[in-house]
Amino acid sequence: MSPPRAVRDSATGDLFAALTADDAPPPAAPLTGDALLALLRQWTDAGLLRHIDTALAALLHEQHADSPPCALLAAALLAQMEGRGHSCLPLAPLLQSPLATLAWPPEHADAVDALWAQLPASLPGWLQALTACPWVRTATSDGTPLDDDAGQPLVLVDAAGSAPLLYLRRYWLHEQAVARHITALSSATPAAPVDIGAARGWLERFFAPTPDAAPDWQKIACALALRGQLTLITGGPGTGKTYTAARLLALLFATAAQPDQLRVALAAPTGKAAARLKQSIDEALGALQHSVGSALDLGALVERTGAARTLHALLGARAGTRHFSHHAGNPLEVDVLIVDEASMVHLEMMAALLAALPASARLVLLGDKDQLASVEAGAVLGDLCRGAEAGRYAPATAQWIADLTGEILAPQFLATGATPDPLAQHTVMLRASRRFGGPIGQLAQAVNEGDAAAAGALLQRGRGGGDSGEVALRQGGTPAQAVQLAWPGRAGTPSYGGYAQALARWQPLRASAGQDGFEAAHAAWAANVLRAFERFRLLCAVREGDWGVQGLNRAIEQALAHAGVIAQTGGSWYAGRPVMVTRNEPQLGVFNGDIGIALPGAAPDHALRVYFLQGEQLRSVGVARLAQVQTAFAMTVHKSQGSEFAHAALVLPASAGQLLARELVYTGITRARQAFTLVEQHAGLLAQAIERPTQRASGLARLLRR
Ligand SMILES: Nc1ncnc2c1ncn2[C@@H]1O[C@H](COP(=O)(O)OP(=O)(O)OP(=O)(O)O)[C@@H](O)[C@H]1O
Repeated sequence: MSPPRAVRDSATGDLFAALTADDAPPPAAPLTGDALLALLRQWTDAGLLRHIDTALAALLHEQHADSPPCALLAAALLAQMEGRGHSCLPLAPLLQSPLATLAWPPEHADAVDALWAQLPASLPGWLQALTACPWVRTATSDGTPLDDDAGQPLVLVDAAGSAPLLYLRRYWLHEQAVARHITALSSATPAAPVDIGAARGWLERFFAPTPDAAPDWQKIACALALRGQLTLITGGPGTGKTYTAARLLALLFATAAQPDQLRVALAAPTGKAAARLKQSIDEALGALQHSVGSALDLGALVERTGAARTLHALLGARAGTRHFSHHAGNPLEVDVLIVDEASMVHLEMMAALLAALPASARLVLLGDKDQLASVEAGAVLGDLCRGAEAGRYAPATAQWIADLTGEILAPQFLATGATPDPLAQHTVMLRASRRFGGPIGQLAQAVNEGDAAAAGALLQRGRGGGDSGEVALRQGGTPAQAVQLAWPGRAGTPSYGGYAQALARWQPLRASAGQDGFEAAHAAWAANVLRAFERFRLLCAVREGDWGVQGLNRAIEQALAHAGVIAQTGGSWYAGRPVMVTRNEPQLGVFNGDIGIALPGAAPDHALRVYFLQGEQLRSVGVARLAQVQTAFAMTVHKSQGSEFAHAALVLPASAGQLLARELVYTGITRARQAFTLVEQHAGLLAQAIERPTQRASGLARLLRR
């Protein structure tokens, strides 16, 4: 850290003012809590902190006037970190490189340096200050509290040899709970012994021999699922996670003592992902039925499985509260629970899910560990699957795999240390994508590997087309370029053109209102509009500004209104308005992230209703009942997780700053099935993002791998 400087430049002068009067050297008097809060408020005005971050420090100062300024500062910065998805504030990195830890732009370096010069210079000084605060509880890194629980809002986890982490109490408790449950699950063994010969026989029927020498990781995942209560299956798009999960279910069904009693539940964080999971599992089981014939009645398994639900619905979200009707005292009635898109499951939700799981149930988590983590705090799947590439199977696990699958793992996949990681024994990474061999897959891989040069070259070449998919680049220019991809679109590449055509069929349909068959025709039309809309999506890194969700939604609306596709009435609702629900509304059967389209209803007045397609099922809600929605021609990459589009266009603006990260680009690319277009405000932004992988601060991996 550089020494304090009395700098007042145009970018930072106002931030610096609270610390130094004019250009004089920093005052010799120690920093007071009031001066610190004044500075925090200025940082809030400058957009570095949220109001709620500063409010936490202010509240603590109000309640405990003698709180050391560094502790108050740590509280505000912890809240800021939580707002960015981190579960905790790692104190050592904060002291060493505050700007990087807080993701603040470099122009604030002077202001931060000036403040830091007035705070304890070393970590022990900060720890001492925090430990002395009555509002901080201390605990060891394994979660053992060192002082009484007096409802302290912050928890300092500090232990010799491990980096100290500061938590908001809630997240500390969630992390402890997740670690406890996962540890228990990964050491539990199913009650009934496994008939190895029978299981091996089924696996041979379920999986054709692979032509190459590479291990059949899908088969291995099924074998491991039989051995324990927890199975983590990670892999990129199209690597066969759901294909594997279907076979895993079939194996559990085939080997169960009482298959007709097996209770199976499917769930995902969003309605769309849940519907896709159910559809893929049913299709895979249907295809498998053909190959196993009458030896196994997989139709009965499909029936037992029922519909897939959102996690909120599965757990019984209670409107207006954070509580669920299923919890440790009222567990889910399930023997096997499969959760797809697990990378989107945040810490609090994972804690709730694990608490509600009966002690004897099996849990299978499917997801892509390299995708963006959940919007809310935590990166649970990433933490659980850390190092999944390496395998790290213990000798006993390798033997089990050999016994059930005949696969002899190469030494590179075996554990090296004396104490193998328990979680690794339940984790399988699927590596071969069946869908993404072409340029889209190559681009995703280059991004994931941090190879900006290869990614840039692929996009510049713009190779592809046809079945293998295509990638394209639009560089420079204005947001209008992105709008043009949406409407009128590029020839031969999906856009909102199909949605516009489907929408236009309302007029002839309307003429048949009141006649026989109108309602069925109306439902088919609404479903068509929804399906056509799903062919394209504009994905944004940011919400605000002309290059963000809001500006691009407005611009697309204007372009569509100009072309007569939609008729804006001046109000927010119009026929054809696509919306994303932003709050769970269990009483309406719609959940955060669901996408619907406002369309004239089938009733005689044709009042606008928002239609949703949940699997094959169409449902609708009157527009007046849906208060919490956003227009969805453009959406953030975060919100697009769990969805796929024939054509996805990712918009990278210069203003996104630190938000431009590798996982964001990877997630955007992997939403595309046939075509991917990158719209870069100027050259270099893609490379900048690829070179910035995100690591969410969390103590979970440490807790699990003690
Ligand atoms: N071993 C296999 N043999 C033949 N086809 C397979 C195999 N594994 C997967 N597939 C096919 O590859 C496609 C992708 O598989 P699947 O949908 O299970 O992948 P996924 O990893 O779940 O994808 P997503 O990222 O979309 O969730 C499907 O059509 C599936 O039937």
